Amino acid sequence: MITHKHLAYIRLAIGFASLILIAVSIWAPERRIPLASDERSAPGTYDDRDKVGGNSSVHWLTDQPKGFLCEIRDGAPFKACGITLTFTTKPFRYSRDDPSAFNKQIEALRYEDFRHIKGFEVDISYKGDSNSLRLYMRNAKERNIKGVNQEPEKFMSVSIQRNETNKPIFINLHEFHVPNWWMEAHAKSRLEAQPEFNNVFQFGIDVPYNIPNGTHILTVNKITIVKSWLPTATIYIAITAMWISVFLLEALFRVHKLYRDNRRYHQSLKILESRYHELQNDANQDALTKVYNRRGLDHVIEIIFNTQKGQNLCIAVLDIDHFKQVNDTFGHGPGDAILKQVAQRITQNLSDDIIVGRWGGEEFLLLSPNSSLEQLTFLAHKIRSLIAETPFDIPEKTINITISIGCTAVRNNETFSQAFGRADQALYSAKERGRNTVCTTR
Ligand SMILES: Nc1nc2c(ncn2[C@@H]2O[C@H](COP(=O)(O)OP(=O)(O)OP(=O)(O)O)[C@@H](O)[C@H]2O)c(=O)[nH]1
Repeated sequence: MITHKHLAYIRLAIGFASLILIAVSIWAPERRIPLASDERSAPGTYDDRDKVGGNSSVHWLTDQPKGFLCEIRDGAPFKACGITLTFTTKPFRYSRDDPSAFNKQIEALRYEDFRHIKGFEVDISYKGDSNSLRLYMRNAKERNIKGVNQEPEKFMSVSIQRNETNKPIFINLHEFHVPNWWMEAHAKSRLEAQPEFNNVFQFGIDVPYNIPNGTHILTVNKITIVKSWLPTATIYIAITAMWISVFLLEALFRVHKLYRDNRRYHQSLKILESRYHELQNDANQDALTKVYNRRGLDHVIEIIFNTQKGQNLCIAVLDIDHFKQVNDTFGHGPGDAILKQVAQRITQNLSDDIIVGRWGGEEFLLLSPNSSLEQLTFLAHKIRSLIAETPFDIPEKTINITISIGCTAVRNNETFSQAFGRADQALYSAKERGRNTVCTTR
């Protein structure tokens, strides 16, 4: 079971973990991966001879396609000379004797996602008259294994100055930009001027187009991709996810606690309610005979007389005969025992809908909301004989007890007092007739 203390520990642990992750994002060493780390990169050259009918030429310096020599000559409006590194899905075997191998061997392009890298460490040696060199990448709009893309590849370049050659320099990814000539050539709106690095399939180096005629010798000593061990975005997403989880856990914990407290509260409420009912029952129950006491009877009478208005409603008053004599002869204790047993014999013989209570002293009241006067009279006879025929137990002996009963039916719109008066009158008649008798009056 999670407690507040556990939550505090979890928060503390996540606080530490967040600090460690932030520290990692700031101070962790960078990862450096060579741009052409395996054979799945095809080196290629280009100049202005084929496409635009110029006279410039390019060729590799050695069998290792790292260094190349450009001869820029008049002939084409844009003099071009450079090399490309195209990412492929299959290993590429460079052959100096068969430069056309390039096109034959590239069956499918490989796309690199450079969005989360920091940039490139570039070390290029250069000899020539150009003040700058150009580095560029091509990014496909969509990955297409056949290498045919509907959308023009986005061209992104950065210029490095002559004094930045012959030594390693770092080029931040954000230094690459989409040049204006590409935007104009493809009639792109300004909304497409943002560089995209999700599907980079080619990296290239060349001399600028407006360069004067001459010889340029370039050697690519090293191009390294620089990236973090863990991308900063990932770290912050992880930290956010951890905190969201702990907040959710805490919310869950609080909801659960509320639910638990609420359940406990309801349980206590139920206990209180049942205790209240018990107390109420105690207040309405006669402590000796366990039937309704006068207070209880008053409540029931009020409810019945307010709802029923005398339809099929009958009442009977039962009174133990010569009870004073019982008390006087055997004492109050045995008297109480008899009162108790009389109440038991009465209740044992009643259906659930008949209400019985102790009206006072040795007198009981029956309220029958669902029977005719004949039915109640029949019942009264039964009770009378049950009491008269079986002696009652008191300490060390048994005695015979009788009761007298007066019955009546409640008339329409009659008050209880009026009906009771008649039943009492009937009881009086029963006593008059010698007791152990049932008298009925309408
Ligand atoms: N033991 C005991 N006696 C009670 C209790 N309540 C009333 N009594 C007694 O019941 C007796 C009632 O006597 P009376 O009203 O004279 O009537 P009775 O002697 O039964 O005579 P009839 O009703 O005319 O037959 C009195 O002696 C009361 O003290 C009680 O709770 N316990």
